[in-house]
Amino acid sequence: MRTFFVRLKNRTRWSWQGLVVAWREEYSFRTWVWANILSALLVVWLPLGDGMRALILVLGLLVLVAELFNTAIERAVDHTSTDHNRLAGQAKDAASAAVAVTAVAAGVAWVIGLLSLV
Ligand SMILES: Nc1ncnc2c1ncn2[C@@H]1O[C@H](COP(=O)(O)OP(=O)(O)OP(=O)(O)O)[C@@H](O)[C@H]1O
Repeated sequence: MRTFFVRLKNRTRWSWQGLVVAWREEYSFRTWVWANILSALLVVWLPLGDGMRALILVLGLLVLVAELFNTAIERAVDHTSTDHNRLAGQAKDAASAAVAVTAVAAGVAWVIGLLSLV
């Protein structure tokens, strides 16, 4: 049981470190955090259903998750080599596309939510 809590404490610390680095060093991560805060405020303020609120909030958080993976992949690629390489570029492009796809999903949820109010 003690091991479980020690590991939990370590994982929490490492995850926090990851969040702090992404916040400090990734402009796009900070932008998405602010976009999420604005989105959450609007979601609470507008008369949307609970299901739609949950969908928009969860998809917004998924954009942050994708952005964290994007950061991880950028760091791993650059750690291996900063030389120009086709596969390195494709890895970064795919990570960037993951962020774009989740952002589109969040945008679609917002459009459907707003249409439901009309
Ligand atoms: N080592 C490389 N080899 C080939 N292409 C690369 C390499 N590094 C970056 N690129 C290309 O440049 C693009 C942007 O690279 P990178 O993600 O490192 O830039 P960035 O400005 O840090 O991006 P972000 O704004 O997401 O932090 C990549 O998606 C890829 O197309």
